[in-house]
Amino acid sequence: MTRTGTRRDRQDTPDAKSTRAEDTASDAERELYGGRLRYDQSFVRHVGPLTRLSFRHMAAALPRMVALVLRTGWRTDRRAMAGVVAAQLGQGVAAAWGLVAVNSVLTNLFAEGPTADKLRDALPALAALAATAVAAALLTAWSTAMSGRLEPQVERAVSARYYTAVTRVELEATERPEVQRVLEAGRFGTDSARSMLMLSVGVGNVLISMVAAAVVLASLHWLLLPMLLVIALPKGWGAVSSARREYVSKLHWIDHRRAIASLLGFLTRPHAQGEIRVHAAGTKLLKSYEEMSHQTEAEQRRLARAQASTDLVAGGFAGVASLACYGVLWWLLADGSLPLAVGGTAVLAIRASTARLTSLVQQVNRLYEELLFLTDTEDAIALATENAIPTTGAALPAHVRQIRLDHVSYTYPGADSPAVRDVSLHVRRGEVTALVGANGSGKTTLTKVLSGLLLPSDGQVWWEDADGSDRVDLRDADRAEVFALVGLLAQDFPRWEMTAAANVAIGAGDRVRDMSRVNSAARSAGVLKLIESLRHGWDSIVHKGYERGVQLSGGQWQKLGTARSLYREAPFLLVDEPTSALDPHAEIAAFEGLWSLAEEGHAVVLVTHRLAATANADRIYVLDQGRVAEEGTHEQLMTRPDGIYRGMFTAQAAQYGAVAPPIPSQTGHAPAPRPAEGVGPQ
Ligand SMILES: Nc1ncnc2c1ncn2[C@@H]1O[C@H](COP(=O)(O)OP(=O)(O)OP(=O)(O)O)[C@@H](O)[C@H]1O
Repeated sequence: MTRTGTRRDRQDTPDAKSTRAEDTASDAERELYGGRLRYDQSFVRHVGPLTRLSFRHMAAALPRMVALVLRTGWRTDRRAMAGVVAAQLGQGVAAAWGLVAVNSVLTNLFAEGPTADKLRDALPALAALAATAVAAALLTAWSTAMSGRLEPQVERAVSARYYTAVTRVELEATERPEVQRVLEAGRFGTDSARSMLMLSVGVGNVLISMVAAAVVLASLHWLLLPMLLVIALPKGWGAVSSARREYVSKLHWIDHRRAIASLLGFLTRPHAQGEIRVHAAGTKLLKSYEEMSHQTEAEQRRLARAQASTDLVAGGFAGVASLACYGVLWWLLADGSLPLAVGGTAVLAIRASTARLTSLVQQVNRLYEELLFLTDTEDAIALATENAIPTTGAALPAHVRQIRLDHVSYTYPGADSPAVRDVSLHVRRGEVTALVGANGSGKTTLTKVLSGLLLPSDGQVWWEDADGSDRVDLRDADRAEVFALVGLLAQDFPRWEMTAAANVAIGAGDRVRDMSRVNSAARSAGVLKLIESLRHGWDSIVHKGYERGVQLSGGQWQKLGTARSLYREAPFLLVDEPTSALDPHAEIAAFEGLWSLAEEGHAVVLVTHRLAATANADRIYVLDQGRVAEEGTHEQLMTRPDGIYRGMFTAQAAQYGAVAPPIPSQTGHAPAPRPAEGVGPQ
C-alpha cells in the first residue's frame, strides 16, 4: 500500500469514507492482515451464492427450505408441529369468519328500517364477530406456546446435523481453503432454522388470513382480489431486494467480521493478558478494532441508505396502487355494481390486509435472508458429506503389530512441495520409534499419516501383522478401526474447558468414564497428586473463571494431556513433543513412562527435539525436508561423522558442556534398544 493511499484515507470525510469502505483497506487491515479483508473469492470460486440470489432461484428455494424446516419440526416434535399448523389454519378461518361477520353487520346496518330494528338484526353477527375475536386470541396463544416449544428443538436438530457432518470430514479436505470457506459459512445458518420456523409460522399466519380475506373479497366482487395483489407486489419486490443486498454484504465482509471478532477475543483471552499489558498489544488491538469498526459502520450506513431508497420506491408504488384500488372501489360504488355495505367491508378488508402486508413484507424479508444462510448450512452439510471419512472399509488384521510406510509422500492442498517425500519406515509394537529433525522437516505431518488422519498423496501405509502376511492399506481400511488403535498427544493438544476428570476421560470419548482408570492414567502421567490437592479434586474445572475453576501451569497441562492419551490405552501411541513444558525430573519420568509402555507392548512414536531421550529409542528416523535422511539406533547414527543426527546431538550436548562420544561409539553411552518383535500383549 502506498503512502498516498494512507494519506487519502485520513483526509476522507465520513461520507466519502462510507462510499469507499468497500474498496479501500484500512491502516489496521494493511498492518495486521496485509491488505483488504473482503470475501472476493466466493464470487469467483463458489458460484452458489450468486446463483441463489436470483428471484427465480429464490421463488424455487423458499418453499423447499420452508418445507425442510417444517419437516425437521415434524420429526423433532410432531405434537408441537401439528399444534402450530392447526393454530395457523384456525386463525385464517377465524379471520375469514370475522370478515363475513363484519359484512353481515354492515349489511344489516345499511338496510332500510328503524335503527333499533337494524341494531337488533345485527346482534347475531356482532356476537359471531366477538366469538371469532376470542377464538383468534386463543389460537394465537396456542400457536405461540407450540412454536416456542418447537423452535429450540429445530435449531438443535439442524445444528446437530451440521456439526456431525463437519466433524466427519477428512482432515485433508478441511485443509482446502474452498472447503474451509463453505464449512465455515455453514456455521452462520444453524440458528437460521429456528428463525425460519418462527418466520414461516408468522408468514403462514399472515398469508392464511390474507388468503381468507382474498376469498371473502373475491366472493364480494372479483375485482377486489387483483386490487389486493397490486398493493402487495411493490412491497414484496422491496423486501427481497433489501434481503439480497444484506446477504451479499454479509458474505463479502465475512473475513472482516471474523477478524474483528478475533481482535476482541484476544483482549480477554487469559494467555494473551501479559503481552496485552506489557507489550501494549491491547492498545494496538483496540485501535485496530475502532478503525475496522468504522469501516463496518460505513457499510451499515450504505446499506441503510440503499434500503431507505428501495423502501421509498416500493412505498411509492404501493401508495399509487392503493390509490388506484380506492378509485376502482369508488367507481364500483358510484356505478351501483357494489352495495354500500360490501364497499364498507372491502375498505376494512383492504386496510387490514395492507397492515398485514407490511408485516408480511418484513417477515418475508427476514425469511429470505435466513433462507440464504440456511442454504449455506445445507450446502456445508452436503459438502461435508461428500468429503466425509468413509464409514466402511476393510477390517484390519486381527493382530496388528506394525504400521509400515512404503514410499509415502504427502503434499498439503495448495502447497508447492510435499511436506513428506518418499518416506519408507515402520513402527512396531513393543518399540519406541523416534522421529527427529529440524523445524518444518515433516515430523508432525508424518504422525498424522501414521494415525490415519491424512491419507498419503503417494505410496502405501500398511497396517499389518508381525510378518506382514496379513495387511490392509490405509486407503482401503475401515478408518474407525484405525482410529480405535491410535492414541494421540499433539503438540497443541486441546485444553478442554471442562473438569480435570473430563479432560482425561475424553481420551476415550466413546467409552463410559472409568474413574479408576482415570486415576491410574493420572498417576502414570505424574499429575494425580496435583489433582487430589485441588479443593474440588477431579471436579475442578481446569479453566479459571468458572466457580470451581483453577489455573494449571503449562507443564501441569502437559501432564494432564499425557494422562488423556494414556487413558485411551491404544496400542499405537503417537506423542509430539510431550515434554516441552516439563521440568527435568518430570521430563525424565515422562520418558520412562513411555518406555515402560513400549515394554508392555505398545508402539510409541515419539517426536521430540530432546535428543537425550531419543538415545534410548529402538529406532530413530531423522527427517530432512520431508525425507528420511538417516535411520538407525543412536549408536549407529552417532558413527556418521557428518550425520545430521550426530550434528544435532553434539550441538545439544555442548550446551551442557558434555562432549560427543568418539566415532565409532562403543562406549555404551546410550542403553541398547529392546528386542523388536513380539513384546507385550496382542
Ligand atoms: N496444515 C498445513 N498446511 C500446509 N502446510 C503445512 C501444514 N502443516 C504443516 N505444513 C508444512 O509442512 C511442512 C512440515 O511441517 P510439520 O509440521 O510436519 O513439521 P515438523 O517437523 O513437525 O516441525 P516442528 O519441529 O516445527 O514441529 C512445513 O513446511 C509446514 O510449513
